[in-house]
Amino acid sequence: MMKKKIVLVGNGMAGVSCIEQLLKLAPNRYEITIFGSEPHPNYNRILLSSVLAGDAGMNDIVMNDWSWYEEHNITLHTGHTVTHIDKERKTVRTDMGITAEYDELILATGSLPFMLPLPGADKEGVIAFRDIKDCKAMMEAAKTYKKAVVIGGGLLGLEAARGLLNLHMDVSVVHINEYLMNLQLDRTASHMLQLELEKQGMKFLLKKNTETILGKKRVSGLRFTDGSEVEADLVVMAVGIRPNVALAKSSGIAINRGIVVNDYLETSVPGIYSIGECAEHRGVAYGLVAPLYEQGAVLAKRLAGVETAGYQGSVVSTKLKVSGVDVFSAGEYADKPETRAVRVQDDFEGIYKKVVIRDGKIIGAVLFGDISDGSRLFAMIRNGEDVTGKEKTVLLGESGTPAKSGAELIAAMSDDEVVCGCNGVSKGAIVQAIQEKGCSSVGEIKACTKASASCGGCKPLVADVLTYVLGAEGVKTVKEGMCGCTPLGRDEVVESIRSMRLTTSKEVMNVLEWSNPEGCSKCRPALNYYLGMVWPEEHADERESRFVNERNHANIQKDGTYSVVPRMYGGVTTPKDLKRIAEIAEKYEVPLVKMTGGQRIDLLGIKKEDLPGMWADLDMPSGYAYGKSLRTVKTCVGSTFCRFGTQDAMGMGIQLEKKFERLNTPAKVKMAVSGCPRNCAEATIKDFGVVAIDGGWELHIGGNGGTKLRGTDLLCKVKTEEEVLEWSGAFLQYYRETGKYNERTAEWIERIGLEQVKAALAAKEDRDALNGRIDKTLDLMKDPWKEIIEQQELRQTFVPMEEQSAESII
Ligand SMILES: Cc1cc2nc3c(=O)[nH]c(=O)nc-3n(C[C@H](O)[C@H](O)[C@H](O)COP(=O)(O)OP(=O)(O)OC[C@H]3O[C@@H](n4cnc5c(N)ncnc54)[C@H](O)[C@@H]3O)c2cc1C
Ligand SMILES: NC(=O)c1ccc[n+]([C@@H]2O[C@H](COP(=O)([O-])OP(=O)(O)OC[C@H]3O[C@@H](n4cnc5c(N)ncnc54)[C@H](O)[C@@H]3O)[C@@H](O)[C@H]2O)c1
Ligand code: SF4
Ligand code: FES
Repeated sequence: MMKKKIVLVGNGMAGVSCIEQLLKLAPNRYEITIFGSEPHPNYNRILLSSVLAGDAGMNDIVMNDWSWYEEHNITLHTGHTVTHIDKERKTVRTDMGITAEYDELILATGSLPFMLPLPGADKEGVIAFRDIKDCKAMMEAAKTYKKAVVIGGGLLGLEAARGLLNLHMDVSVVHINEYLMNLQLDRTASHMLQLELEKQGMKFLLKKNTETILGKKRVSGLRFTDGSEVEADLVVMAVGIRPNVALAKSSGIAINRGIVVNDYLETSVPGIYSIGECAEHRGVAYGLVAPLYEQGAVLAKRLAGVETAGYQGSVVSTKLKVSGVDVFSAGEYADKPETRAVRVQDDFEGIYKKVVIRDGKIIGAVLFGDISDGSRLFAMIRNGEDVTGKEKTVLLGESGTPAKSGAELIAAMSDDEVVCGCNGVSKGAIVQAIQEKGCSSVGEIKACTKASASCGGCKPLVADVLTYVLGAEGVKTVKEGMCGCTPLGRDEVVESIRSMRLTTSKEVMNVLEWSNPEGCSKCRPALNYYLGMVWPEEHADERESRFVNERNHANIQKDGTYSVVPRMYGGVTTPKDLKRIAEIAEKYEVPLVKMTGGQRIDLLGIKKEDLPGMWADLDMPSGYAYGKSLRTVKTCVGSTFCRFGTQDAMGMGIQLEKKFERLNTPAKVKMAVSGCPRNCAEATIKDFGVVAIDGGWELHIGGNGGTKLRGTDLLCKVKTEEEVLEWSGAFLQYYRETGKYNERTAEWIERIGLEQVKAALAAKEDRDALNGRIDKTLDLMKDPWKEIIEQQELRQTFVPMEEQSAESII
């Protein structure tokens, strides 16, 4: 029997997800042709924000690679825009002159970014943020230009602004409304969000209406209707989207704001369907993926001849993808005369929660700071659950304490509650994947159901479902592929490096069949670390794989200058060193000299080309303030001067710092030594803390004083300074050998458990073996500043900032 022909116009998330569903339901029913204007296979548009922010590489975001189309016998035409539909002959034609016949035609042409029709909007440097091309344009601009202005303080504008900050641009967000994300948040949450983003370095110009884009050929600034101006050499417009209806309109298909469709996604013309952002269903054109996937699923059923009740419309929820900020919004968030709300606000913790109730039903929610209730509340909104008489327990739980999360939350969820909003995956579907398909890791569930494959916001919840079904023991410890280039986890890769004696990243990528032969920004630095850890002698450090700070041995600052922190062992200095630092600060006109939290001196605002000269003049070792290595050993004065001190804290700290300086570790390591249990050096929030007690020392591990405060765990008590050195060496090497790249000791201990660390270090012979390996590595380490001063070719890489590429920064 001749197969029927389906043509999909639009190779984006909505269209391709519908085809995926269709292939599952009716694999052999259709001959499929796909046209896409962009020159890429289907990629995850959501993750462009992560690419811009440097959290993902372009290769990480491909959802269906070229081979997927081939495997499913799909004819794919990328770089082709369909310009004409002949409804009588049932054919489409592209701008490149290709014609294809169809029996069923799906229009999934998405949206176009709305570009404000302002005078000057056509100047160079004025762009949108919608596709790979825009993302690359921003990364390219950041190589040369410094001042970015984003117009629009919505989800897209704020994610663009965060990305541009990461590219070291000076970023201002211009917003027409008086508060940010006014379409998703109330004033309180918006205000908290603004404060948090300001802390991250974002600037805001609120209640500003742009009148003109200034500049000659290239943009130089914006003028507002109130007469004020702001300078800009890059302007990103993020003021909303418009359904892309041009093709439908010119083909005589009924349109309103979007392409009008009924509950079966049928347009006004028989045999032509529409899904995604271009479609308008019951008066709504959506701008988030969850509803588009729901539409795709309904249409796939329809085309496969599977019974469906049709698409009923969607309630949507959003989550801002800016690291360090947790914001969630769902349904109707605004207060109205007919609504009442339950609010919880904790200014100390920076938490705000609000649920909006109408006629006894939750119709909306806004969460800031703690969004763990998001999925539960969203499910209640979608299900129209009646909470009459128990309104307060919705946020506060039965006993007046906040509702529980984790496994308890999962137990309380019904099977059809959605866990992954982006992909419309329910708790029931995940449980089924675990029980029937044997999935036992988040990665496997992702491959099986797509849950967590898009924004990744639901990963913790997916992990909770897994633990709820299998128990902690049943969940695989090696869960995720290291990155999108390989399905192999960290442990498998390290094991292969050992057993196959792989000594370069290229070898690893070839032998272990990386999907992207060049690797990505996630795996390249990780591999370089693992190879150096396993083969300290054989592996030559791959400088180009390191992040910009480690390549330049200085911390890049938001204005593109660097900071220089010389080593100051145990926080102890001398008048001679201080004089030298002062002279150099004057010689190089250092804009800011500051004491760091780690008891040393930071020279800030240094031009890249001045770094080698300054290091030579300082003639002090690098303090590694930029590296994944030992940073500082903070000490108190201890028994040398303090009345309470029982041990020589400074001497102990200096010994530790001298021994472990320059060591490469999975993530940065901070240490501290206190001379008595008063613990003035705050050793119990460090990766390795030493606290003097009567007749010896307590050794503490796994502390962190940063964003996620974690007190240390007590490892053991020892008597002598030699034992402190022995245990610290063994501990550091065990962390080096088992930690994931970028994983601080606090996260590492949470992952592998204190008991495992204790067991690994308990036997003297094991500690000796670990110390043997760390000593071998330490013997090979050289001071990087000195190396650069001495080697002319390395010095030449210190070119002025303008000549650096943004690509090399991510
Ligand atoms: C930076 C960014 C971050 C986002 N983050 C989130 C998020 O966190 N959560 C969320 O839910 N949503 C997010 N979104 C929105 C989400 O990406 C979109 O809702 C989704 O991609 C829309 O899918 P679509 O298939 O309808 O349209 P698109 O993805 O736009 O796909 C349409 C495709 O059709 C092509 N096309 C158009 N006309 C033609 C033609 N005539 N011929 C051939 N091809 C054509 C287009 O070039 C495009 O490739 C984000 C969007 C952006 C830009
Ligand atoms: N995390 C996420 O879920 C996410 C991230 C990015 C994009 N998206 C989606 O992509 C689409 C585009 O996002 P968006 O933020 O551009 O759209 P949006 O419509 O959500 O927000 C646009 C914002 O721009 C403001 N604005 C309008 N005109 C303006 C002007 N002249 N000057 C300054 N500000 C002005 C509006 O007040 C609004 O807050 C949306 O559908 C959004 O949902 C979602
Ligand atoms: S920790 Fe003890 S020894 Fe050190 S400064 Fe404080 S009181 Fe003195
Ligand atoms: S909610 Fe975004 S991937 Fe699951």
